[in-house]
Amino acid sequence: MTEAYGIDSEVGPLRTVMLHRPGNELRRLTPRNNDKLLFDGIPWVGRAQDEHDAFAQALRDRDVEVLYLGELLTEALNDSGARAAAVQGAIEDLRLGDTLREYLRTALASLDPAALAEALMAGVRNDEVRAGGLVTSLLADEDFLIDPLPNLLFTRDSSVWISDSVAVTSLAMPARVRETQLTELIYKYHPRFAGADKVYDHTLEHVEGGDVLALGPGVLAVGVGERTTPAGVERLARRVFAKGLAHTVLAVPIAQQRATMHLDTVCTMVDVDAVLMYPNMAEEMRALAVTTDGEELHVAEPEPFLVAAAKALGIDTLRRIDTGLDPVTAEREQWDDGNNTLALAPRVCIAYERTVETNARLEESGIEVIRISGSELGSGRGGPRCMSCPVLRDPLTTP
Ligand SMILES: NC(=[NH2+])NCCC[C@H](N)C(=O)O
Repeated sequence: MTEAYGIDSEVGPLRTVMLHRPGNELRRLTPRNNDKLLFDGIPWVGRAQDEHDAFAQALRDRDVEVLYLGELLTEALNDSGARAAAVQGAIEDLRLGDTLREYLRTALASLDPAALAEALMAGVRNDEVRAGGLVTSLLADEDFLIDPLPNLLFTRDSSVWISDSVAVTSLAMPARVRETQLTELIYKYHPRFAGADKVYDHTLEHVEGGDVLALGPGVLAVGVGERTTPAGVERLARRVFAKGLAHTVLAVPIAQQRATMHLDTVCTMVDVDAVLMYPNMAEEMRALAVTTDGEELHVAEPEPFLVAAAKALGIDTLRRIDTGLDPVTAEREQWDDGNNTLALAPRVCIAYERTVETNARLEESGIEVIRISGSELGSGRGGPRCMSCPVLRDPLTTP
């Protein structure tokens, strides 16, 4: 790969990553809206920012270039086409009515790129604008005319690189749908990504990046459950096969629960041939290998995940790092994203410091663990992998 973007594995040396530094969108969370906005608590924003800065620094210390979604968005919004698309996307909500919609169209169009980006990310509250009219009067002051997007923090989900193409995903939860309007703008209008090929877009069947694992060159594992639908994995498989970006897609059914919303909450790779798996689910995980003859999709019978993955990768075994945790400790540490490590290279990963037992077992297995604190960041239920969208990794040399 010669471009400044491209991913062919979960563990190839990480060169460039997109993060989102949490901002004012987190200051919109209240005890009344946090469930709907998919947070399990109300984070202390200043501390969350400190923790996030330390995360970014840990990456830079290992020579990883850190891009910020908010900055890329602001830069993309220098383009007038991007601005028009951004405004239109933000005011489509049927709650607004015509008067308010037209008011917001004019108000947003008059903002400079940075202020527009801020409105798109942090949202707009009814009492922050003097729109007038019936809808304004009937809505409460604290109602949002444009909803805030606190889950932007989890850049993993709203886009994913598959080889040298980018998939803008299609998010399932109403609170997150608008995030992909923003990633779409970045990939369409930011000069850095001019010419990047697109393999998926936000109008298609639901696929979330947290479900997509690049197990190795040509092999994807895609979780199917709360977020990525069966039709989503089928559409993604068709698209990646048509572009020759992969030869096998493993569809991996996962339990439909909040704790296990994405495949990467229960399984991440830490070496070219090793995965860290949530022990309470590891035995039961199955995969259906999907391949193609160029015309039809072929779907194999379900097999144990590790068996199907090794076959697809053409290796003897995919090792599971056995953390040996008792079921209660395992459940607690999985909830705290202990299984959501971000690999910086084979056998080097970033993890939250609080998942003490899992991290210790990883180290005993020869994996270097760079610990970051995530007491506030974790309240959105996402760890280092969820909070990062790798843009460039060095290609893997065969193990
Ligand atoms: N890749 C991940 N596991 N992302 C976690 C996303 C968490 C986010 N609050 C949500 O519910 O959508």
